[in-house]
Amino acid sequence: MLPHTLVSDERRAAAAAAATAPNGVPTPAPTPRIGLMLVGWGGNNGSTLTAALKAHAHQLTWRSADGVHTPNYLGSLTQASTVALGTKSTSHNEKVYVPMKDVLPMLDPKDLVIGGWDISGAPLANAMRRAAVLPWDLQRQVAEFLVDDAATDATSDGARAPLRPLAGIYDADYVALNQRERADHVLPFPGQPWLQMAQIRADIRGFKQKHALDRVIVLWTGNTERCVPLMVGVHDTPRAMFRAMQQNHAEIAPSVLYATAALLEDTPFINGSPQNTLLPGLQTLAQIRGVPLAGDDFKSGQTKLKSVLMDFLVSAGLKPVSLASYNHLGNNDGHNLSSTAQFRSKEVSKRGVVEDVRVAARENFDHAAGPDHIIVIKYMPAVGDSKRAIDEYVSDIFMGGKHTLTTYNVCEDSLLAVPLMIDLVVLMELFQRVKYQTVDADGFQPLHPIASLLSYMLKAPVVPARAAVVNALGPQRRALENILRACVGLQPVNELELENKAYRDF
Ligand SMILES: NC(=O)c1ccc[n+]([C@@H]2O[C@H](COP(=O)([O-])OP(=O)(O)OC[C@H]3O[C@@H](n4cnc5c(N)ncnc54)[C@H](O)[C@@H]3O)[C@@H](O)[C@H]2O)c1
Ligand SMILES: O=P([O-])([O-])O[C@@H]1[C@@H](O)[C@H](O)[C@@H](O)[C@H](O)[C@@H]1O
Repeated sequence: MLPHTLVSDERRAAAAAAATAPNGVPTPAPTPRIGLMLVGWGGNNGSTLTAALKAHAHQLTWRSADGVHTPNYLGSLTQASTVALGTKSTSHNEKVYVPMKDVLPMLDPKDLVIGGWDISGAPLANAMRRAAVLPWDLQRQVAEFLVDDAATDATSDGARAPLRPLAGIYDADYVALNQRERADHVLPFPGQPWLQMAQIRADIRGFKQKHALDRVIVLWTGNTERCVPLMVGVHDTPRAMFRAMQQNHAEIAPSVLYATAALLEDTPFINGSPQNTLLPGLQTLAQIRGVPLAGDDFKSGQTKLKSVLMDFLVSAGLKPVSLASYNHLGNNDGHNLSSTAQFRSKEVSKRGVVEDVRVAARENFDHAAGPDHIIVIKYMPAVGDSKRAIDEYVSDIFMGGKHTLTTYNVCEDSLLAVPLMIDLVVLMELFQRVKYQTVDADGFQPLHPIASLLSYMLKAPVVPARAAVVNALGPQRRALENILRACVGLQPVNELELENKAYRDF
């Protein structure tokens, strides 16, 4: 691996500005205005994200039974976790930690301009109430801020127009039939994907212009679609995809149309759901255009814990022989997943999370088998967004013994997913600005458009063709930390600390 230097655009611009600043003090570059367009904006995740960022922006406080609360970013790597930079020169060698968001210039989430699409026309305040995720005292206060600050068309009483999604692309063949009554706000041209994709492109341009944005990121938090069977001549190249769209081919999913529109508008696309949106043709298009993609499926709760526990068991030399993962939930996502085809998409991404440790322990597992692994998801309206996950891990241990580990994990689905959505957007925006140079190259170049650095937030990371998939949470986080450290000229974390292990006079 050739040594290379990683310099963020910000540092290079700051260095250039410092070199030319008259008094030596560089004038800070203007903060870019970044937009976030959510597909599925009116869903539990989309409405909760929007309301939470409004609560931050307006410094709202609210009461629950346990007292007064203020907004926080708990669960977000960038906003609520730290990075170890090194050790102090004190005799105790105390480590120095800084907030991850302070290692490099990163987007402040509350500055995001949020918009997007939904096949449900509910205004965001109604969608937030429908989601029933946030406490009522906060919902009551934030509702007045869920208005369109840039709208020119005030309502009849002069109030600002409510935030409302743009019409979405609805295809009953891709989501559960139980979503049909929700689809009251859909684009025309049903069955004409090329025209629908063109409209999404126009929506992105319009959103960017309306809010005077420098850049936009599109994030799919829509319902889980059925996966498509990959077809040569349809999904394998950009030209094949475009031809299939122009010929109204049935195996072009709505999510693929949003993703294609985003890439053609030079806008990164992130897939927060498990369906195989990031087709080979789409990945090729991303590389041709140099526009980043990331996916699939937010890793928020049950699977996140599994990606830790499997790494622990296998790296401890134990041999997991069975994993039973069950959960029930009562939100609309669960309702959609109660349909077989949509469940299958989710099952694939939840099952695949053990692949890296299975390969790592190949000599312990039979090549074919690996641990028995079952995934069960049930819809139970009564629990709403508060998913209940029950897991059992059975492993072979020393001298024919068995070890059984059982977890009961109440995952507040949206309150765990939204911080990850924030990280996906903040880091996608940052990595768009990071460039690197190898010793033999004559200039800096961008990172690979398939943004596998965002794997920590995703159950089924999509990675560049020659790269191996990493699912284990620890290595995923270290990769993130190390790229941030490299951008500020620090060596990768390797836990060696030879200086504390080599013999010397203390
Ligand atoms: N912890 C989590 O919440 C979590 C974790 C991993 C993945 N996910 C995935 O994130 C997605 C959203 O989760 P949620 O709980 O917010 O679900 P949700 O059902 O509350 O929201 C999905 C929204 O997408 C809209 N929609 C569906 N198809 C659309 C289309 N083609 N265009 C525009 N809008 C469309 C729906 O009307 C709905 O408002 C789901 O696919 C879910 O599987 C969620
Ligand atoms: O991330 P995680 O908790 O393993 O997975 C979750 C599933 O267990 C849940 O059934 C589904 O509704 C959520 O969208 C999420 O995908």
